[in-house]
Amino acid sequence: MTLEDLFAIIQTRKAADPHSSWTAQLLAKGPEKCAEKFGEEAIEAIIEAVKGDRAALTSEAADVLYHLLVMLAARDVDFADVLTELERRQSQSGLAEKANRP
Ligand SMILES: N=c1c2ncn([C@@H]3O[C@H](COP(=O)(O)OP(=O)(O)OP(=O)(O)O)[C@@H](O)[C@H]3O)c2ncn1[C@@H]1O[C@H](COP(=O)(O)O)[C@@H](O)[C@H]1O
Repeated sequence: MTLEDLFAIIQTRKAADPHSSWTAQLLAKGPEKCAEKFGEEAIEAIIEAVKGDRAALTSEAADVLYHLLVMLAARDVDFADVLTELERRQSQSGLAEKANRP
């Protein structure tokens, strides 16, 4: 499954019954809660990265990606636009991008 597929599933959960879906339950709590959850998962991933536990980091990274997509959906940001932004950046190095920032 691609991240685009997962984002499409998450989008369908906006209209789903919260009793039937974890994603629907989380979205029903609002964008602030979704953002908080993303932050928690990111911190858990940071902890595993610092510890150097690769198996735990793999699992936490999956949680981070899922919760990033839920946060985007909660604020009606299309994941396709995020990918387009990444594509745009492919044409220049990170150092050049940083130098060109306003
Ligand atoms: N990838 C995920 C995914 N990753 C994590 N989670 C859920 O995210 C929740 C948060 O994990 P936590 O460890 O923080 O658990 P918690 O219950 O919030 O606990 P607290 O820390 O808040 O006490 C868990 O209930 C996980 O099951 C996910 N839930 C769903 N998906 C995907 O989303 C799709 C749609 O899911 P549903 O909407 O539930 O059908 C699924 O098919 C999956 O592909």
